[in-house]
Amino acid sequence: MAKLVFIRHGQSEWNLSNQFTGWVDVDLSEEGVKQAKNAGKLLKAEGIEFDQAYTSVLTRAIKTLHYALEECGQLWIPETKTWRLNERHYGALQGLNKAETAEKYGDEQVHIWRRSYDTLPPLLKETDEGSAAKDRRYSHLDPRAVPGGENLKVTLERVIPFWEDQIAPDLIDGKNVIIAAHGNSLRALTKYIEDISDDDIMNLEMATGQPVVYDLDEHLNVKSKNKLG
Ligand SMILES: O=C(O)[C@@H](CO)OP(=O)(O)O
Repeated sequence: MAKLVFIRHGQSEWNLSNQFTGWVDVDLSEEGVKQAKNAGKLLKAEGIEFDQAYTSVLTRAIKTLHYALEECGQLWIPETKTWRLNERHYGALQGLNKAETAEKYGDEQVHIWRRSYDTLPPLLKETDEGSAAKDRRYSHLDPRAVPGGENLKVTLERVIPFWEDQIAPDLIDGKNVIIAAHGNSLRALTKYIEDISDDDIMNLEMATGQPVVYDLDEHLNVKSKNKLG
């Protein structure tokens, strides 16, 4: 039986200022650093020995992983970073204040943009300022694979190949895995491993910096789920 831990990054500067973030590479806030360190303390108390870490190519998740692993004395474990664990791309909403956007377009529209499974946000064009197409960390990708905006469905469709190719084989080998990622990339993974419906996933939220510990059997069925702290 393998253990799988999800941690959404600690509070970011844009979580604090209530801005749509997506692929914008904002840092952790002071509170976010505290949350990440606290996650490490909670994991240490659980006594989990990790074999492999996975994270995105965004600073807030990478730093959360490192603060947490340092607190539990496991900063040395192998880690892999992938764009496939990035936050969902929020398109042209990135950078906008969520409350101001709700005043302009209405609460319902903003709720649909944030939580509907298959509604896309307004898209960014490749030539728009802030497009990820110009960012060196995505230069190895086919330009058509660099999104201009994603819903949860599209996010799931790019997270799951990585799960199947890399993470699932580790777990089947009995390795304990920690994934430090983002609210929506982790909601996508949660939907997949817990087989949550398209409607019910709208109500699932991930708290910043809170480790979620799964025990999985050899077929990767969930045997238990425990939110720490
Ligand atoms: O702005 C974002 O990128 C995400 C996570 O902070 O927000 P939401 O919870 O609205 O999907």
